[in-house]
Amino acid sequence: MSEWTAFTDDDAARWISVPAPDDDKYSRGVLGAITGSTSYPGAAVLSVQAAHRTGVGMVRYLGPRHPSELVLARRPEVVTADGRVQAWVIGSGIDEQALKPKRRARIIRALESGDPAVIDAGVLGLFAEHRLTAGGGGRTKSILTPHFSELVALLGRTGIDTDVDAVKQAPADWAVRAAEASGSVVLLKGNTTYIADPDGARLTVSGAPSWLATAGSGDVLGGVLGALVATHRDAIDADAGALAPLAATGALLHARAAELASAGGPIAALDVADALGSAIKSWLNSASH
Ligand SMILES: NC(=O)C1=CN([C@@H]2O[C@H](COP(=O)(O)OP(=O)(O)OC[C@H]3O[C@@H](n4cnc5c(N)ncnc54)[C@H](O)[C@@H]3O)[C@@H](O)[C@H]2O)[C@@H](O)CC1
Ligand SMILES: Nc1ncnc2c1ncn2[C@@H]1O[C@H](COP(=O)(O)OP(=O)(O)O)[C@@H](O)[C@H]1O
Repeated sequence: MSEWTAFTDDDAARWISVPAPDDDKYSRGVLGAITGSTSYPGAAVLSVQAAHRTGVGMVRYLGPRHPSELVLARRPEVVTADGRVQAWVIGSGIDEQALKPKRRARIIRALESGDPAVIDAGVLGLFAEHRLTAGGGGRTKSILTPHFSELVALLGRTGIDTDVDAVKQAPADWAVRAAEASGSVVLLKGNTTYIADPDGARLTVSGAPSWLATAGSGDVLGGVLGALVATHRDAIDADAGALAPLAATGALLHARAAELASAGGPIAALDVADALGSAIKSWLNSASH
C-alpha cells in the first residue's frame, strides 16, 4: 500500500496559477457552478464567492431563480448564461431527491462532458450511479468531496457496505476504497483531510482550526477546488495525476484561510471564503523570497 504524505505550504504554493500579462478571462479558466437550490440557496453564494476569492477568469452559475438572484446580488461579476467551461463544481446544496428533471439532465450533461469536475454533497450518489450505469471502469477527471456520512452513502451506491463508525475508525483506508471504486480522486473531509488518488497518490492535510466545523464550510471548499481545477485544465488533460495535489492545495488553502479568519475565535463559512485571497497572498509572498 502507498505511503501517506503530509502536504505542505511549499507544495501548495506551486499550484496557484498567477495570471500572466497576456492572459485574459478565458485563458485563465472558466468555472461552471451547478450548486445551491431553492432549499439551500446559500450554498450557491458560498461556492461562487470562494471560487472568485481563489482566483478564476469567470464563473458561470447555472441554477434556479432564487439562488441565481442571491449569487448576482453578492457577485454581479457572475455570468448566468450557459457556455463553455474548463471545469465544474457540482452538488453543494443540492438534494438529489428534490432534483427536477431539467436540472438533473443538466448535471448529467456536465458529468458526461469530459470536463474535470468537483463533485460534492447531493450529486455524489448520482455520480457513482451514473458512472456505473454508463459502464465506466476507467479513471475519471473528478474530485469527490464527501464527509464521513456522504462517503458511506457513496460507497453504498457502488455496492460496498460500511457505516460511519467504521469510517471514523479508519478514514484513510475508506478513502482509498472509495477512490478505487469510483476511479476518482476522493477528498475525505474532517479535522484531517485524506486525499486518495485511484492511481496511488495519498496526501493528508491538517492544521485547520476546529472552528471550521461550521455550516457551509464544505460549500466553500467546493468553490476553492473548482477554481483550482478550472485554472489547471491543461495540466489535468496532460496528466490526471495533477488532480490529487490540486485537491490537497484546495484543502490546505481552505485551512489557512480559516486560520486567518478565525485568529483563535469563531468563524462563519463566508468569513473563510473572504480570507482566501490573503492566504494566497502570503503563499506567493513567501515563495518570492
Ligand atoms: N447555507 C447553505 O445553503 C448550506 C447548505 N448546506 C448543504 O446542505 C446539504 C445537506 O448537508 P449535510 O451534509 O449537513 O446533510 P444533512 O444535514 O442532511 O446530514 C445528513 C447526515 O449526515 C450526517 N453528517 C453530516 N455531516 C457529517 C460529518 N461531517 N460527519 C459525519 N456525519 C455527518 C448527519 O448527522 C446526518 O445523519 C448539502 O447539500 C450541503 O451542501 C450545508 O453546507 C450547510 C449550509
Ligand atoms: N473538527 C474539524 N476541524 C477542522 N476542520 C473541520 C472539522 N470538521 C469539519 N471540518 C472541515 O469543515 C468542512 C465541512 O464540510 P461539510 O461537512 O461538507 O460541511 P457543510 O455541508 O456544512 O458545508 C470540511 O472542509 C472539513 O474538512
